[in-house]
Amino acid sequence: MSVTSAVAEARGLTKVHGRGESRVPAVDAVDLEVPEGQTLAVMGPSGCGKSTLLHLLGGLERPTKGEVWLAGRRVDTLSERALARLRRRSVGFVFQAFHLVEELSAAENVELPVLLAGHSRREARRRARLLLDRFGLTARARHLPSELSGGQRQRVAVARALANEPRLVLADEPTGNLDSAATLDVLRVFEDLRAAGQTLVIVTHDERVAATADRLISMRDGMFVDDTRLTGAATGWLGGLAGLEG
Ligand SMILES: Nc1ncnc2c1ncn2[C@@H]1O[C@H](COP(=O)(O)OP(=O)(O)OP(=O)(O)O)[C@@H](O)[C@H]1O
Repeated sequence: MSVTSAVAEARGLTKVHGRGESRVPAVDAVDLEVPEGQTLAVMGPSGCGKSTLLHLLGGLERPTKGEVWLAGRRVDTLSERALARLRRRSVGFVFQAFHLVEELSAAENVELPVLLAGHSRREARRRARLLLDRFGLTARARHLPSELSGGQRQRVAVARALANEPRLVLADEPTGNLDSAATLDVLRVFEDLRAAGQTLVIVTHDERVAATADRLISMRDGMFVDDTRLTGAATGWLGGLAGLEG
């Protein structure tokens, strides 16, 4: 059992990439608790270990040392099969480069994880319809990713990440490939998630994105060098959005 009721938890989490001469300590003995409903932004210079941290929390990579807990279950000791199952049901991933299936329509991209989790086609369609509607994409449901703008693609990717109602959403530079207008669209989506109490960890280089979170962790050389609670409307989602509109 997990020590706390945090949605995501890490204890002494360490990841070393490579061996010998090419050994790179990417994440260095970090402790973290992400409580239910928290929006956490992680910032830091390129190569400081942000993406590795996200991959470890979501069970995409295994730690060299330390523990990862997700929704009360220890993740790092699970078999590949059990881990894949847990990822599918409990974690939603959003990537900078969208990673949509190019041959499938927007709706089919959202339906896919629902089908893979063993639900009926009817249920998959129902969820896709609701999520695309929630993010203003109903008119784009039959479009292929190549027929969508960057902001629309990322909104489809967020809808897909939510399709199995995950306890945790992990976003790696979700606005990194977007211009200001599209960034604003995607931030509105994250505002919606936050208002709905979705637990969320966002890695970002964009201070405007980070300013919209409840909490900001700064990383350097694989370690946390600052952990700040952001408070008040000025640093909340509306403050972040106002900054974007100029
Ligand atoms: N598969 C890998 N094999 C070897 N080294 C790796 C691997 N993945 C990451 N690294 C190294 O680990 C360190 C942390 O990488 P990571 O991608 O986590 O950093 P980051 O903070 O997300 O960087 P960026 O902001 O540029 O995306 C870097 O030095 C990187 O080169």
